[in-house]
Amino acid sequence: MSTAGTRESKQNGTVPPPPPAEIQYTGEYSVNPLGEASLRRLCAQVPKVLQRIIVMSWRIDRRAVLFLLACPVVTGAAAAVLLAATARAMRPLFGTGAVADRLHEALPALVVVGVAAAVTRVATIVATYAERRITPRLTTETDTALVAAVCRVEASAYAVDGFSDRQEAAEMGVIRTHVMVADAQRFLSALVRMVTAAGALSVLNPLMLPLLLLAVLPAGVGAVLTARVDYEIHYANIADRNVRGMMRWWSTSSKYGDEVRANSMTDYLLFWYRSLSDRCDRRNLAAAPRTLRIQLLSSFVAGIFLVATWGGLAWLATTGRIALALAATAVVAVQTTLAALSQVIVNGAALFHTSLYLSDMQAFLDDAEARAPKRGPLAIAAPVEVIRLEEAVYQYPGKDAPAVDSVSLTLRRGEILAIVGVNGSGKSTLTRLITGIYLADKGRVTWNGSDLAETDPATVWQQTGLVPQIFAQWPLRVRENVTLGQPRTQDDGPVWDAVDAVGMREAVEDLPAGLDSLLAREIFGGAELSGGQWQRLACSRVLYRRPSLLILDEPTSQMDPRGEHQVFEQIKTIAADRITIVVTHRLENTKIADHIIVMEHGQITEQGCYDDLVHAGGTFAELLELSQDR
Ligand SMILES: Nc1ncnc2c1ncn2[C@@H]1O[C@H](COP(=O)(O)OP(=O)(O)OP(=O)(O)O)[C@@H](O)[C@H]1O
Repeated sequence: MSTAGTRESKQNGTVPPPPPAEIQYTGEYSVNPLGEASLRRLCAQVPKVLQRIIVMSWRIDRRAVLFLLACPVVTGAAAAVLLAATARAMRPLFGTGAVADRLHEALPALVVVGVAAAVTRVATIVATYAERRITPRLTTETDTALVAAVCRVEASAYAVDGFSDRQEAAEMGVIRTHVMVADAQRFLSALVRMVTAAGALSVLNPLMLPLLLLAVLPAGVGAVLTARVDYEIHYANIADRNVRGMMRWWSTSSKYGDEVRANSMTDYLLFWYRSLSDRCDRRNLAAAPRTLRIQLLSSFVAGIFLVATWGGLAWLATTGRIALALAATAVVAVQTTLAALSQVIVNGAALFHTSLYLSDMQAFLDDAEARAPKRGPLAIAAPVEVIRLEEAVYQYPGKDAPAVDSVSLTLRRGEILAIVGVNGSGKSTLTRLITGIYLADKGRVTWNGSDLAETDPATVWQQTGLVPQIFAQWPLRVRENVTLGQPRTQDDGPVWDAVDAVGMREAVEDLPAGLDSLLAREIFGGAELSGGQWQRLACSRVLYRRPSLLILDEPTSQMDPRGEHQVFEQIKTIAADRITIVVTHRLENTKIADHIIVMEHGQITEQGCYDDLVHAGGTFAELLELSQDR
């Protein structure tokens, strides 16, 4: 695609598109955790991951775990009985006399062989049943833990470089939970079977076991090395996969379908998507010769030892060192041990592989836990009479200058504050400091005298209502879109009041199921609203909350004048009971404010009431004049 795209561009005389930027990590996330680990240390992870899987599963379903642990023991015992009975059956079968007599003599042992085989089968089925009882719930638990961890971190964590990529890496741990219990169960069963069969084999001839171990060990080393290469590639691809995942959603979401089509972005987006996939493929392909070499070499060494094992057995039998019947039993024991050993190796490698992804998941969960709010025990109760900012400073990670720089401000109940200023002057960041979404790096923000740095944020956010600049269009029913985040009542009265307050009654009544209409056209039977209607609904949500602090960041940017007028009338009507903050570029709207602050480079450069600022000849007057100059 990339070469075809370039060729096409040359023919059209257009500039070929640049490829997506390659992301190079620096800092704490740049080190591949595998890079410094030795092979022995990696192999030692298998018992640890087994223990972890058992502990995780134990919390989900204790009975199923007991079944899972008991089944390998039963399988092992059955394997021992099977081998012993096989040895007993071989003696008459390879003896002398009529075939019927020999069969008759071997029959009891053969019946035991059959029963042991049946018991093995039943134990395997029960183990699979137990695994199926655990796996879905374990996946749900880990998946939910991951989502909860991301939702609960301090919002400032989102701005930390690499945080989102670590989340993408952790997702693999969740995906791995689909197979890890099955892998663990197969590993344990194979381990017990292997020990039993190996025991039986060493009784028959002590030389056979070391030979057999040597025959399988190279495969084990090969499997672990291959898993290591796979993980290296997975690690190298994390950033590209993360970007690709995001691009996939943005490119295919119907929300941006118009923009993609009308700006003829499709080809370029596909080129981008394809380029990222190609880059991942190239890394995979570059690793293929390494895995080929590992597997060829390990199979070659394993083959030599296997030939030696069978040759040794043939030599023992032909030179009469062991009886033919014993040799036949040894064949069964070798086969059983070999199969069990191979299973131990394959599933051990899978567990090792799993341990790598689980470590990523655990590392992310630990990181998220460390980034969860730990602010202090103070609580905020309504009403909020006064909010104070004292020389508050906030700087985003990786930025050279603070987004909010030494801002001092006092807000009192009943007041409306308007925040204005050019793009990037720090208005939204200031609202995040006021609501405690971010904590000030320097200075402090207090609510009723309580420092937000020492206050449980949940008690703060119980008192806030925010219409952000970019608000979510929740794929939920109309009712939930209004009441989301609020204790539910069975009464639709307050919901309709909030809908009325933004002039949406007619539009909601026109929907196929009124308040029950699902607002997601992508879902069967779902309805869709216009941009302005969505914004009205976002406003109705905060009006429904009736919070102590109401913040509206460009709340009417998509509304018609009637809607805008209605929303501002509502704000005025309910303002007496709360602190209200309006962030806006439509300076006419600041007339409703008791106090206006003008921000530049994170600082308050002008403040006062509308009439004062209009005549002050400063930035406010200049911006107002520009907005009227058409
Ligand atoms: N999540 C973030 N991570 C890093 N920098 C950010 C982030 N959000 C904002 N900034 C930076 O902080 C500065 C202030 O941004 P902010 O969004 O507060 O401005 P604003 O005044 O609300 O702008 P606008 O009028 O465009 O909404 C800008 O330089 C911006 O690039």
